[in-house]
Amino acid sequence: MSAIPTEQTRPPEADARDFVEGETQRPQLLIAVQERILQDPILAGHFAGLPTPGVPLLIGDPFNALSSPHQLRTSHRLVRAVDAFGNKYLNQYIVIKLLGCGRYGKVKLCLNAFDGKLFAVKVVDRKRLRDRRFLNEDGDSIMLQEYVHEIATLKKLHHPNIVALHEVIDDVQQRKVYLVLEYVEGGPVMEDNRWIAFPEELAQKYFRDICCGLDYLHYHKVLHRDLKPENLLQTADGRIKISDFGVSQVFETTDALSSTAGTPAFLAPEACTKSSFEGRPVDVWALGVCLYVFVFGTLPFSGKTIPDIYHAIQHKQGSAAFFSPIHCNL
Ligand SMILES: Nc1ncnc2c1ncn2[C@@H]1O[C@H](COP(=O)(O)OP(=O)(O)OP(=O)(O)O)[C@@H](O)[C@H]1O
Repeated sequence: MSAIPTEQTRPPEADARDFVEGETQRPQLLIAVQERILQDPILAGHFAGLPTPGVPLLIGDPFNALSSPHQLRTSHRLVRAVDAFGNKYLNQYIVIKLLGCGRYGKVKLCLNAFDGKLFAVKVVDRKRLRDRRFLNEDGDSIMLQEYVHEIATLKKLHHPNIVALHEVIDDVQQRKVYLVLEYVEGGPVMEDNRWIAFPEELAQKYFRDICCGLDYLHYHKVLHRDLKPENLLQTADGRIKISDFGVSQVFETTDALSSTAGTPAFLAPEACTKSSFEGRPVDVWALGVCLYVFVFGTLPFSGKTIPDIYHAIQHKQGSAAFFSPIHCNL
């Protein structure tokens, strides 16, 4: 069982420091992991045991699917492994715990054995993608290619208010796509159905962060299409990062859309009725709904059913909170 990349398997652009010659490679990688775990007792609590240099892996060998930690790349090889302590590996990523579940799959907290850094790995189920979004008369493979194209675009986005995508592992055999994302420690700024109004200064600070992130996205011709508090993650130092690009869309010359996506209560009036509408204003409307939720802790337009919500968005003036006095800076 050789874990050392050969000239054929080694990515040409990889940094030579990523590969240590001879049988010392895996122990050196694991030392980084051990150091990281030892520094963080909370993290250590989630491990089945400490990965130890020299302890053999029981199933498979994740380091056979080496990829450089400094590259943005799409790999087509996923190796699952379990070490002697029961720690699970997805390539070089050690699974620590489940962070949450979304419509398209699970998000897991993982530790990169290369550098001891934490990542959120989103496991996207191709079948769910096809069922929910991509099933059309043209056939799913074309649509999935488009999805991969979108991911490739997202990999190029680098902004402090956007969750960074580090790597994509497209596991065709298991019909799963793994998105290795920057880990944002604070999680969603507001949990689903647990909205409490923020002090106005904080709402203002968060709103500014989201505006910066959205402006950057639109400048790079990316529509988010699902802005809502659950998709806004909070860093340890209180900044906001836009996440969840599951229904995002890249546009070329025009941002015209002909189908709705996202969450009904955050939709703009034109998206509720018209068969064609512009994408950027719809994102900006959702941004306004987020600000409303931050300030008042409730939705401006709601209803028991989706048609009720659409009716409220188009015909109502918003809840009474609209008439509450708010600070002029908002
Ligand atoms: N980069 C990240 N850092 C930290 N936690 C994350 C990250 N991405 C997602 N999560 C956590 O995982 C949960 C699920 O995320 P995901 O984006 O899959 O779904 P969602 O936003 O809840 O819903 P959906 O994709 O269905 O709209 C989130 O609520 C969040 O707690």
